[in-house]
Amino acid sequence: MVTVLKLGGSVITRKERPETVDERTLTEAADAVAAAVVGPDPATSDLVLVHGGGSFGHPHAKEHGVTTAEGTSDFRAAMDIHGAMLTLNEAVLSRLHDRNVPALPVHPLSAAARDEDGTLSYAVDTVETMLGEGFVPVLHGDGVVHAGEGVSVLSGDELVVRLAADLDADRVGLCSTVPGVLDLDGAVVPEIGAFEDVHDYLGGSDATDVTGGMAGKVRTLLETGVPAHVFGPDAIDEFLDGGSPGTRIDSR
Ligand SMILES: Nc1ncnc2c1ncn2[C@@H]1O[C@H](COP(=O)(O)OP(=O)(O)OP(=O)(O)O)[C@@H](O)[C@H]1O
Ligand SMILES: C=C(C)CCOP(=O)(O)O
Repeated sequence: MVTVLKLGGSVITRKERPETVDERTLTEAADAVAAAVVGPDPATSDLVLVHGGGSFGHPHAKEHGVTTAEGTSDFRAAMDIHGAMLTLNEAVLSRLHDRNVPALPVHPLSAAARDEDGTLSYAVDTVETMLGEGFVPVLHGDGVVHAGEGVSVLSGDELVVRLAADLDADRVGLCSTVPGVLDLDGAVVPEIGAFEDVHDYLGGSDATDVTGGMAGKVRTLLETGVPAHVFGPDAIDEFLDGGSPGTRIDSR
């Protein structure tokens, strides 16, 4: 059973401070992952992790005017964005390794591409083989080579839906700062089937974010038809244990 879990960049970093990890939430997330995958009878067998950019990738992408659609031909700009994501990825990996999670990195800048229509291809064989060998692949939002654009931004959310489709994932979870998609009264919406139902109260992100915040997340999930749960950091263990926390998004 394949599970894809995204740790939102807003969760594991401190959005008000450039390139700063949120030690408390990253530690709690690593604890929850370790509890689910380490030991003789793990609750989750084939786990793929993806993490977002938070205060690492997004400010650099913004500074260089790079989005998911508009790229840069400047290798220094591309390396600024990628370098920040590598630093964050190292921080995530080290917390997982400290807890004996057999995590291995997959860096999308070196393993993915977009064609002129924006369609993404990436080295899914690498991820599949890692799973087959008992590792936990850890991917992340990154720069991506993009035909006609140079290097554009690849959101972790986009990676999640592609991984879910290509690996035929049984469970998909996106952990963000909020306990789910919230309505105008701040209550968690239990289920979303169509963007029109929620677009009045869906916004971007409170943080610097070039990939669309919650609105971008929900749109991507609905457009690709991948059923998923959106929940907060307190619910990672519940999700990895097979529960259905937060908002369920399913357009099928
Ligand atoms: N209706 C809504 N319900 C919940 N969150 C919302 C809503 N509208 C806007 N948001 C914002 O969307 C944010 C979540 O999107 P964001 O892209 O920041 O998440 P993330 O995946 O954790 O971060 P990153 O993109 O860095 O990986 C919330 O923190 C909140 O500020
Ligand atoms: C900004 C960069 C480089 C990554 C964005 O990934 P996301 O935070 O998952 O949207």
